[in-house]
Amino acid sequence: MLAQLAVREYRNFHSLDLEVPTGGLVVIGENGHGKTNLLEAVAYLGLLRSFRGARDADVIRFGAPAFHVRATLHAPAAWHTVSVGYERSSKRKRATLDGVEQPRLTSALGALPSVEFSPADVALVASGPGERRRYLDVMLALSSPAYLVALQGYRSALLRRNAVLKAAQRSAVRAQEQEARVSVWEPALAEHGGVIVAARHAFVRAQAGYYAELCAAIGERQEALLRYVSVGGDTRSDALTDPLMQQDALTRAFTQQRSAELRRGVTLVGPQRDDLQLTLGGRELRTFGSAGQQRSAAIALRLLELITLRDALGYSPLLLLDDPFAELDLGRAARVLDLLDAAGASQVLLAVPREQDIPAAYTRLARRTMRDGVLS
Ligand SMILES: Nc1ncnc2c1ncn2[C@@H]1O[C@H](COP(=O)(O)OP(=O)(O)OP(=O)(O)O)[C@@H](O)[C@H]1O
Repeated sequence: MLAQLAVREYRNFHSLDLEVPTGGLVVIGENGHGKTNLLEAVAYLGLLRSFRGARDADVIRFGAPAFHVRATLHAPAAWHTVSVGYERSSKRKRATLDGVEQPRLTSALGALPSVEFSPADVALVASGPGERRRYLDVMLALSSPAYLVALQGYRSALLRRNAVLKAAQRSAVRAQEQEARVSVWEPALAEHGGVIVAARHAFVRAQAGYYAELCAAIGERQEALLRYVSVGGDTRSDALTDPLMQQDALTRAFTQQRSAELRRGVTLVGPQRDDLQLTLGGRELRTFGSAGQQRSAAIALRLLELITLRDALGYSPLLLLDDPFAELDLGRAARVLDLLDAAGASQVLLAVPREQDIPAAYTRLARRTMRDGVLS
C-alpha cells in the first residue's frame, strides 16, 4: 500500500508531496498538466524505469541535474520506504530500500508493485512483438526471481554473441575460428533461454482460457486466442513448459543457424524473436482488429498482469488508471470496472481530465487537482 509519495525534479514536477489514502486517490487535471507523469513516477518505484519507455535522462525535469522519487509504504508491502534517483552527469541510478542503498538495482525491482491501465496500452496489441515480449518479461520478472535471473543472463550473453557476430563481418579471421568465438555464448543462451521460453509458455497455458473469458466479458463475441509463438524453441505440447527440453531445442537451433547468423551479423533464433500472438475469430488482432477490439484485448492483458502479480505477491498491486475508460462505450467501461473489482484491486490511483469522467465506483475516493505539475 502506498501511503506517501515525494517526487523531486521528475518531468514537470519541481517538488511534489502527496498523501495517498488506503483506498486510493483521484487526480483531476487538464491535458498536459502532469497526470501521466505522476503515475509514471509511482510506477518507476516498481519498474526502476519509465513505463512509457522513456530514457532516464529524459524524465529528469528540463534543466535539472537529477530526479528523485520516494515512497512510504504500508503492509502488505515488503518495505517501509523505497526511493530511486538518477543523476544526469554520472548517469547513475540509485535505489534504496528502508534507507539502505542496494548494491544491485535489481534487488529493488518490484518494491512498489503496480499495474497501469491507459489508452496507450493499445500499443501492446497493435505494435510489433517487442511490446508484447516486454509485457511478458516485466510481469514474469516481477513474479519470479528465477525468471529475472534468466532474463539478465540471456540479455548479457545475447549482447556479447551479437557483438561477436557483428565483428566477424568485418574480420578476416577463418570461418572456423569465427564459429568458435560465436558458439562460446551458446550454452548460456540456451540455458537461460530455456527458462524464459518455458515460463512464457507456462503463462500462456495457465491464462489463455481466462484471457478468452475476459475478452468475452468485456464484450467480444468472437473467440479470443492467446498463443506463444517461439522461434527455435520446442513446439511439441509436452515440451512447451519444460526448461530443459526448451534448452535442448535452442542449443540445436543456435548450431543450425550459426552460419546464417554470421552472414547477417545478428542472432536469429531465441526468445528475443518470439511473439505473444493474439487472434480474434482466427484473425490476427494486430492487423485486422478494430480500434475497440484492440483496446479490449489490451485491457484483458492488463487484467491478466494484475492477477498474475497478485497471485505471485499474495496481495493486489497498486492500480494506476490513466483515464482508461476514455475511448470505451459505457457498457464496456462498466464491465471493465466489474472485472477490476473481481480481480481484487484494492488501492487505486485514477487520473482523469474532468470530474464527470470519474466512474461511479470511484466517486467515493479523495480527489486532488493537478495544474502545471502542482497538486492542490
Ligand atoms: N523532462 C521533463 N521536464 C519538464 N517537463 C516535462 C518533461 N517531460 C515532459 N514534460 C511535460 O509534462 C507535460 C505532460 O504531462 P503528462 O504527460 O503527465 O500529461 P497529462 O496530464 O497526462 O495529459 P493528458 O491528459 O493529455 O494525457 C507536458 O507539458 C510536457 O512538456
